[in-house]
Amino acid sequence: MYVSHLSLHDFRSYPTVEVPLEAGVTAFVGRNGQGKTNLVEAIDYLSRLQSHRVASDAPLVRAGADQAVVRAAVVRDGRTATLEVEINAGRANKARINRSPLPRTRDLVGLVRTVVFSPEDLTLVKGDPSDRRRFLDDLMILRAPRLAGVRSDYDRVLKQRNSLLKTAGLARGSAREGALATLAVWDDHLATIGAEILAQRLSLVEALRPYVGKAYETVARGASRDDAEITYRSVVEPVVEPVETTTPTQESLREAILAELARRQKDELDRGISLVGPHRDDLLLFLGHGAGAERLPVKGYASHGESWSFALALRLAAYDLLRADGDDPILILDDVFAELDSQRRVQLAELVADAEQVLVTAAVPEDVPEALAGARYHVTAGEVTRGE
Ligand SMILES: Nc1ncnc2c1ncn2[C@@H]1O[C@H](COP(=O)(O)OP(=O)(O)OP(=O)(O)O)[C@@H](O)[C@H]1O
Repeated sequence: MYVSHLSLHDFRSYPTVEVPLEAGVTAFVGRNGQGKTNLVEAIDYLSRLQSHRVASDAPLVRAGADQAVVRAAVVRDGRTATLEVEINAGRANKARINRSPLPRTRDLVGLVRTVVFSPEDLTLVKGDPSDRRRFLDDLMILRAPRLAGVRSDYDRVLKQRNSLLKTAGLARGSAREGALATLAVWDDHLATIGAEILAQRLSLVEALRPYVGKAYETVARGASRDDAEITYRSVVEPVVEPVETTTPTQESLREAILAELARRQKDELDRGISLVGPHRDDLLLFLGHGAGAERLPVKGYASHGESWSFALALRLAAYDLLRADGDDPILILDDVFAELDSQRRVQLAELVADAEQVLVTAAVPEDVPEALAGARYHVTAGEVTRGE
């Protein structure tokens, strides 16, 4: 798939801009702060209804405006559809396809599929577990968009359950008994929805694993495909190793969550938060040197270069997996080449050069590797002009 036209209104720094695009490579070049990332962020937003830079929508609306509109013509198998999202400050967003409103905004998720590489990717390796959980969930939702609803149901259950835990923790006597009875209902919701997320994440990690090894071998100098390893760590099972065991069923995961909730109930009531469920899990990253070698956790042990290679490998693996599903995602390389040494630049560029659409941002033309020659736009103070 590729975007053949992008229109923005009051999105980030742009009052209005129209950018015709084509399949293949397009580079947006311009000095810092001119609006390059804002363009690619808009396309990524259409894909996930989330920015790769900020958690909330507010900064996406141009300062002083109360609504931003992102519209893109998307070509898939020769057919074009116009996807549009209206981002409303302080009100619900709205989505349209070919100008017809969608009943739910989140029905837009996954119709455009993007994989973004950006300097923030180092947080995949060095950041909190929540960064890695988001990586898994975003990918899971791109592959099965109905899971966007499951994840938002889970967030809602978690919020309600946390507030109930706070009340129950302070209540005494019959009030406490009543709160505990209600808590049992929320335990059930959490376990049912949590087990679905957990099962999906486990099978995603299993699907991703071979691609991570292969991608790491490609981006890290002298590495082999056995060097990089990913493992899902769940709070309901010490370490789930799908390679060695059969993947647990959703029902057995539900029971495991319920059992762990019962075991940790006192802690949860004391602390007033939910301590069990996929919101407490992590994707563990390990590196070794060759098959059979001892593997060490990347966090805390890997060098800066190895950490970067791992982060790139995770993104590349996501791209390869989506591609294997049958439709090339749009690749966005936001300011990454300046961060990489010359060999990694060339390797990454060669790996992605044949993608159906690659959008690159760079401060100077020299940062765009030769393998990524293609259309070029200059971005200066919000003006986007076609260059040579
Ligand atoms: N909501 C907003 N309203 C108005 N301006 C904004 C808004 N959000 C961001 N900007 C402006 O957009 C500019 C940043 O644009 P962008 O991140 O696209 O830069 P860039 O060209 O990618 O730069 P760099 O090379 O430094 O990454 C900044 O000047 C910032 O002040």
